Amino acid sequence: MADKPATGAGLRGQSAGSTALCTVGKTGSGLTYRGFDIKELAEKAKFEEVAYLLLKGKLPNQGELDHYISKLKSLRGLPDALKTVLEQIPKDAHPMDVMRTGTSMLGNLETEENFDQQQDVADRLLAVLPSIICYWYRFSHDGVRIDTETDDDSVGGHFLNMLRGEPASELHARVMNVSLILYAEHEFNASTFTARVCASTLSDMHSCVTGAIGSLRGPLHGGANEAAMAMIEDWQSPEEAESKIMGMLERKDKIMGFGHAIYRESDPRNAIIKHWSKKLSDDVGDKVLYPVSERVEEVMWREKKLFCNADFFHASAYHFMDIPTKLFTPIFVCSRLTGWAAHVFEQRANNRIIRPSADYTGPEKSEWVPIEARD
Ligand SMILES: CC(=O)SCCNC(=O)CCNC(=O)[C@H](O)C(C)(C)COP(=O)(O)OP(=O)(O)OC[C@H]1O[C@@H](n2cnc3c(N)ncnc32)[C@H](O)[C@@H]1OP(=O)(O)O
Ligand SMILES: O=C([O-])CC(=O)C(=O)O
Repeated sequence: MADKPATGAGLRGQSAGSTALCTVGKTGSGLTYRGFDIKELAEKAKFEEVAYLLLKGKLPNQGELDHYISKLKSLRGLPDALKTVLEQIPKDAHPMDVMRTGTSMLGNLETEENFDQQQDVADRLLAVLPSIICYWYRFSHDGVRIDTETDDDSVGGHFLNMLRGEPASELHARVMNVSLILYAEHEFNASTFTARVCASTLSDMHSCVTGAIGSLRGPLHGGANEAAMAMIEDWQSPEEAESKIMGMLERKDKIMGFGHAIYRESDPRNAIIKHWSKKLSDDVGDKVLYPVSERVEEVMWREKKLFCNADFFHASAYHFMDIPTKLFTPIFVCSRLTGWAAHVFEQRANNRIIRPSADYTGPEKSEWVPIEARD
């Protein structure tokens, strides 16, 4: 895989614009947000600090961070009309569809009238997306109408509190914080590019984010964390995992949570989330899922030189925190909103409508045949 040349398919290897937000794989495996290494951010930062960095262009000082956290906390409430819509969505709906509908509905209720409002609209979405998914989940699954205005300072703690009805442990809040930082931004990935294309038409923020959610939903992108969990959850031992993976490779199946469009040798987010998955595995006394995951990682590298991307060990980490699998990708949304919105700001600040060309492969000239004469 390391030697695979970039080809034009999927626009691979082609620059589609510039950004000051993020570098991906610039030194082979690195990831930086506005010049800060992901390892340092994951170790030292709060997710809200990273959100501030991405959305406002610099790290906040203590006063600015305190103010920002208070602002986000004050924006967690759901309008009644949005609650009504969420209550109509069936229990078996895909939560990413709920996120998409919730964002779209909010765009009807709190429309971005002009771009001067963009920072406030982004902050509102950052604050309210966890409320949207947890309100729907708890209503449709448990029949309760939760209060989405919890007192948790962190987005991650707030999410877990709404989901479980009690504050998260320190370990779980810490892992959520790290996870949200890891997922926050990733240059011109498919969902961010969707948001930028939409922004380039001078559309509103809710439309950009709604489109981006649709792109993130697919299993080749954000949906891979759920797909990885679905793959590994029934395997009872590393030996079983190895034989199942070998069979899948034989059949040329895609192994979810492996490979990357840009990184060639490793995804720097993997070592970080893997470390936390191990801690959670020890915390719950797991003897199966983590060893299974590690064996899959070993076999994929040995057989195909394919490495885990950010999604693979997120599956076990979220599972150890008892988060339902179908909520994995919505958590990604709650984080990536920061990257999407920051890219929308950037696109708007220096805009030209994104409209590439295509290589035509159809017939040169078609003859019109009246409808009665057609086969
Ligand atoms: C947060 C994120 O969105 S990270 C990505 C999450 N997505 C996944 O985990 C889904 C599984 N992975 C994949 O489908 C791919 O690796 C993608 C979509 C991430 C990248 O796709 P591409 O850029 O086309 O991959 P790339 O060009 O490196 O593929 C090289 C070869 O490895 C194969 N390959 C790549 N990933 C995988 C995989 N996960 N399982 C099996 N084979 C794979 C490709 O089929 C290709 O084979 P070929 O040369 O015979 O056609
Ligand atoms: O960059 C990509 O293509 C996918 C990815 O890892 C991300 O969006 O986090």
